[in-house]
Amino acid sequence: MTLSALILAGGRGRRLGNMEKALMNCDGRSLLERTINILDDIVDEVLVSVRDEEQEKEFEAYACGKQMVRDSYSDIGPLAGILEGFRAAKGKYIFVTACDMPFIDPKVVEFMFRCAEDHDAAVPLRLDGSMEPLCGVYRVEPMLPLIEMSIASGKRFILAPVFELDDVVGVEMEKIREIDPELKTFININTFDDMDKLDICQDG
Ligand SMILES: Nc1nc2c(ncn2[C@@H]2O[C@H](COP(=O)(O)OP(=O)(O)OP(=O)(O)O)[C@@H](O)[C@H]2O)c(=O)[nH]1
Repeated sequence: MTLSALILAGGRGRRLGNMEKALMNCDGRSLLERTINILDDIVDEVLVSVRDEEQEKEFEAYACGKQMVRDSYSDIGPLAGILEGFRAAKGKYIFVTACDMPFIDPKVVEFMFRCAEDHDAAVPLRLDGSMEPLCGVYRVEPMLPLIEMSIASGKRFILAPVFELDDVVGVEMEKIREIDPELKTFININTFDDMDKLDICQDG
C-alpha cells in the first residue's frame, strides 16, 4: 500500500517575529530536513506544504528534492495546506505533521499508520480527550471532499473535516507513551522561549 506524509510549512511564524520555522536549525540541520529524513524511511512519498511560490523557492535548498505543494487559498491557515497535500497525495493514507515538531519519533509514525489501517483516520488523544490532528494519519479518499466542504463553509480549523469522518480511531496518549516515553513527538516550537529551551537557533 502506498503511504504519504505531509509536512505543513506554510505558516508565517508570527509569534517568532515572522521567522521561517522550517528553516530554523537544530543540531546542524534545518527542521524541514530533519523531518523529511525521519519520514523518508517510513513512507513512499513526502510532500512539503508551502504558502506560495516565493516560499517554495526559498525552501528549495532544504526540501531534499521532495515535491512542494502551494496553497491555493491564502491566509486561511493550515487547512489550506492540508487541502493541497491531500489533492497531490498518491498514497491511500497520509500522515500529517508540522515543520515545527522536530522530535517526531519514527516508531510513533509507524504506530499511527498501523492504528489507521482499515479506518478513516487515527488521531492522538490528548489527556483532556481532545484530538491532536498534526500527528494523525488519514485515509485520503473520505477526507479530501470533507476538507473542501469545510473550507467552502468557512470552517477553517483543522479538526472540522475530521469531525465529519465516520470512523476515527482515537489513540490514547498512554499508548503513545509506551513508544515515546517523554512524548517528544508532540513538542512544537512556537515562541522564542521554546527555541531557547530546546537549543534551536535561527538559520544563518
Ligand atoms: N500551507 C500552509 N501551512 C500553514 C499555514 N498556516 C500555518 N501553517 C502551518 O501549520 C502548522 C501550524 O501552524 P501554527 O503554529 O498554528 O502557525 P504558524 O504560522 O507556524 O505560527 P504563528 O504565526 O506564530 O501562529 C505549521 O507547520 C505552519 O507552518 C498556511 O496558511 N498554509
